[in-house]
This record gives sequence, C-alpha cells and structure tokens, in this order.
Amino acid sequence: MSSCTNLNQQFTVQSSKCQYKSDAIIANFNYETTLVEGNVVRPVETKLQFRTERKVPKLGVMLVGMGGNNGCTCIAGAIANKLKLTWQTKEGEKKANYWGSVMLASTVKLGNDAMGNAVHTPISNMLPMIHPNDIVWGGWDINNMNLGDAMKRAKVLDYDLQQQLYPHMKDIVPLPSVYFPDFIASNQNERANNVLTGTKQEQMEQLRKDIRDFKSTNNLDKVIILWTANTERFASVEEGVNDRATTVLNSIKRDEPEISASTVFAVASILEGCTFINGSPQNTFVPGVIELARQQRVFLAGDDFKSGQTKMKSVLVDFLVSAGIKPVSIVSYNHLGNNDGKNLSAPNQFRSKEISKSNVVDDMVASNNILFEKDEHPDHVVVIKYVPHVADSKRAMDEYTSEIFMGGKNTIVMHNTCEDSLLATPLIYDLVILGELCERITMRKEGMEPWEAFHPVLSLLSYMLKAPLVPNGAPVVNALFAQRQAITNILRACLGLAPENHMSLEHRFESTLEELEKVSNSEKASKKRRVD
Ligand SMILES: NC(=O)c1ccc[n+]([C@@H]2O[C@H](COP(=O)([O-])OP(=O)(O)OC[C@H]3O[C@@H](n4cnc5c(N)ncnc54)[C@H](O)[C@@H]3O)[C@@H](O)[C@H]2O)c1
Ligand SMILES: O=P([O-])([O-])O[C@@H]1[C@@H](O)[C@H](O)[C@@H](O)[C@H](O)[C@@H]1O
Repeated sequence: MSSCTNLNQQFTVQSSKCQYKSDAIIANFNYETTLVEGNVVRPVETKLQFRTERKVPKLGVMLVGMGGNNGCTCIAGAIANKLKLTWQTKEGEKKANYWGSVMLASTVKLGNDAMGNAVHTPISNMLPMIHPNDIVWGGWDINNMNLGDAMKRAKVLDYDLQQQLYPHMKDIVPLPSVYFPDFIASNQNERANNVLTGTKQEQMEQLRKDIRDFKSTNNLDKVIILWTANTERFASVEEGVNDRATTVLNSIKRDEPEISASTVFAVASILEGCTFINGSPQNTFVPGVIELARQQRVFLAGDDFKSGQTKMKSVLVDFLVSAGIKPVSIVSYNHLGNNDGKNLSAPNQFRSKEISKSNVVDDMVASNNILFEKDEHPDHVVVIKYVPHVADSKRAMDEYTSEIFMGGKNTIVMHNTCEDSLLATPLIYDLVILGELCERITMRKEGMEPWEAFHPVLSLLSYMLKAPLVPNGAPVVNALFAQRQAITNILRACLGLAPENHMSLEHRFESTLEELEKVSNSEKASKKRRVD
C-alpha cells in the first residue's frame, strides 16, 4: 500500500531538460495541447524553453490602504513571523505562521519514489522565491493612524500578540494619499486626515516620488504596489477619457473627475515600472491603463481578493457542475462589521463588490451544455449587510439549490465564518510572491525567438482573485483547482517537468503494480541486510 512522503530540502532536477546555470534555470518543455476543429481533434506539441532568473531580489511592497484591516494585519503577520512570536490565548499557546498562503503553506506533488509513494514538496521549494519575512513594507493611507494603533482598531489579532507587536508597529506611519471622495462611501470621510492636495497630475507625481524614495531609502532591487484600500465605485469608461493610454495620461493632466484614486496609483506604478495588484473589485484597470501597462511592459493583476465566500463558491459550483449536478439557485448572504463593510454599505461601493462576486460561476456554467442551455444561468443573488458588532469576523450564509437525477432537488446550506483579514492577508503575500516570481520568468519557442515575458495582464494570479483580469481574447477561469493547477504546472514546466496529470498509471495495471512490488521487496531486503 503506497503512502505519501514529503521532501522539504532543496532538490535538483537531473535531466537534459533542465540546466542550472549560475544566473538562471533553463528548462526545455514540451507543451502538449489538443486542437479541436469541428469534429476533428488533433494533438499539438510545441517545444518551448523557460528561463527563470535565480537571484531573488530585495523586494519592497507598498500597500495602498496600509492602515486598514488587511494592510496592518499583513504587516503585523510578517513581523510576527520574522520574530517567530508566540502568544497565549484561552486555547493555549499560538505561534506565528503563514497558513492560508498557497505559496507558503501548501505543497505540490513532485512525483513518486521508486516504490510508487507520492512525494510532495512545499510550493515555495519549487523555484527561488521571495519570502515575506524579507520584504520591506510601506505604503499610503488617507488616515494617518500609526500601524500599532491601526492594529488595535482593526480588532483582528489576539490581544497578547498585539501587545508584543505594538512596539514594532507604532512607528510605522502611512504616507499621505490620493483621496477622491466621490469614489468611496461618504462614511469614509471622517477617516480622511492624511491626504495629498494639488492637481491629479501633481498628486500622481508625488506618488511616483514616494515610490522612488522608498526604493532608494531601503536600497531595494524592485517594488510592487498593491491596492488594499477601500472599494471604489466603478469609473465609467469613456472615449477620450480613459479608453487609451494617451487619454488616461491627458485626463490626469487635466484633472478629469472620472479618473479614480486607484487608477492614479496604477498609472504612477506603471510609470515607475512597478507591478500593480488590485485587491478590490473596482475597475481600476480601465482600457487606457491596460494599454499603458502593455506599452511599458509592466504587470497588472486583479481584481478583488478571493478570500472567503467566493472562494468556497468557486469550489462548490465546480464540484456540482463537473459532477453533472445542475445548480439552479445560489444565494450568498453575508454580514460583517469592519470598515470594509461600512464602506460597502453604500450602494455604489456594494455594486462593485456585487459584480465581482456574481461573475465567479460563469466559466463553470458555460462549460456544460448538457445541464445549461446557451446563456442559461442559475439564479444568483449576493447580499452584504453591515453589522458593526461582528467586526472583521464576517458571517457568510449560502444556499445552493440544484436539480439532480430524475427530477430530484438537492439543497446545500452553509454557514462560513470567514475571518476577513486573516483569510485575505495570506493572499497578499501570495500575490506579491507569485507576481515577483513571474517578473523573473521568460519563455521562448525552443532555441528560436528572443525570450518573452508573461503578458502584462498577469492572469496567473487569478487563484487569489474573484474577478480575474485576463488578456484580451483569453478565457476567464474561476474554477479554483484549475487556477491552482495552472500555477503548479507552470512551476513544473520551469524545471522541465511534465504537468501533474493524476493518471497514476503505475497503480492501475497488474504489470506496473508488480514492478513496484518488486522494487519495494528489494528495498525491504536491502534494508534488512543493512540492519543485519
Ligand atoms: N476578506 C477581505 O478582507 C477582503 C476580501 C476581498 C476584498 N477585500 C477588499 O480589500 C480592501 C481592503 O479591505 P479591508 O478590510 O482592509 O478594508 P479597510 O476599510 O479596513 O481598509 C481600507 C483602508 O484604505 C484606506 N483608504 C481608503 N481610500 C484610500 C486611498 N485613496 N488611498 C489610501 N488609503 C485609502 C482606508 O483609510 C482604510 O484604512 C477593500 O476594498 C475590500 O473590499 C477584502
Ligand atoms: O471574499 P468574499 O468573502 O467572497 O467576499 C467578501 C465580501 O462578501 C465581504 O463583504 C467583504 O468581506 C470582503 O470585501 C470580501 O470581498
């Protein structure tokens, strides 16, 4: 009976397909796809090469909304892990960890040992990656509260841990930020005591200077900017305003009201050559911003952290539809009491969130025309209520009703206490870890064209996001394990390893199992000889 083992130490791939040079890992990879034309199906094989720079940079991450629940919890978590803090709770001692981060706390099946036992390794062990403990954190907030007090205000972390962290956080103060009241709920106005003034152009130039200063002061190799500030209303996309790179830049110059704070941050980030990640649902990436990023070859990723209720939805609907069960009604309700919930209590800001939470089932439904007619969808309702008492401990209640065999009905009801910031913060680490790694990966057809970076719209980060931004013409994939498999198989390809296909043929035939048994027996015999 085969079992599973873990490989935690560094490994090397011994293969002609994988070369470890001093500066980079070069891998040859046969990319095998299947082309379907009408009722003719043809396998297609493309010989590719991947190049991964081995040097892990000194990285700075600047959070927009640093003083918020996610922002301060993110920085608190990195400090607590770096200091290996432990703290007392009523359930006993706890110690800092990065659980909930797929890049830091999950494993990938590397292969089988000679006896057919699966061998797993931490995803972080696959390729050289940054570690949050080594990241230099900074950022902006429209509220000037220091991060020690912001941590207390957030009411996310245990008291004893807060006490230990406070001395390390109280001197971290957010930079003044861009604030356009029209884009977030008016109930946020009372927080806005740390705002830039001047024209949009002047404010954007200040942000660019902030980024340059942060990079030089901390002697950084690179900086990534991540928006974890309040959800904005959608900006209307208008010709001549934000439809092209030139129009966005001109609109900022002329103080165009329809240019949001998040778009100003994205443009500043792009012009400074920094990857920009949007953890909120608004359409920061208007067409002009995407065009500018493509011109500047800078990565964008978004939108909206996929942390709790929606993450579960992207698993459950995938299970139902792929099991041939037809979800016909999905009702997602949640209430929360943090400042995010307060901002989302305003209709325009809720609408941004409703959009990002509602589209998550589209790809799975469209994949199965046995269950769904063209353009047929389940009823899908999203409700969010602001209840201050529960604070950051969001309570999600979902009901999934499906049609099953012979006219039957199945109803799944779920209560999910999604501790908002404790589930979202690990995604911030994942987004910057994977985003930075992608900056060091290039690809080309074997031995041919120059090395090519990923498309500036970095869709590989979709696993962490509710409403994945994808390049024009690319399909949106929301199914969670398909998104995860894309990450792990691209990491494998960068080592010249075939995708994990779960076929396990070595365990499915008499002959292959006999082979494994022979190896296992000889292993046992040689072990016995060693012991004797
Ligand atoms: N589970 C989650 O927490 C989760 C999941 C998905 C998405 N999100 C999104 O992440 C974002 C942050 O969530 P949160 O719980 O930390 O919210 P929060 O309200 O606690 O924090 C947001 C912070 O942004 C600041 N801010 C607002 N406008 C700003 C601006 N223009 N510049 C700089 N700072 C600004 C606010 O002062 C506040 O400190 C929200 O948009 C939320 O919808 C959160
Ligand atoms: O991630 P998820 O739990 O599906 O969706 C959540 C919303 O329903 C909730 O109101 C708020 O906590 C977060 O912004 C998050 O976006």
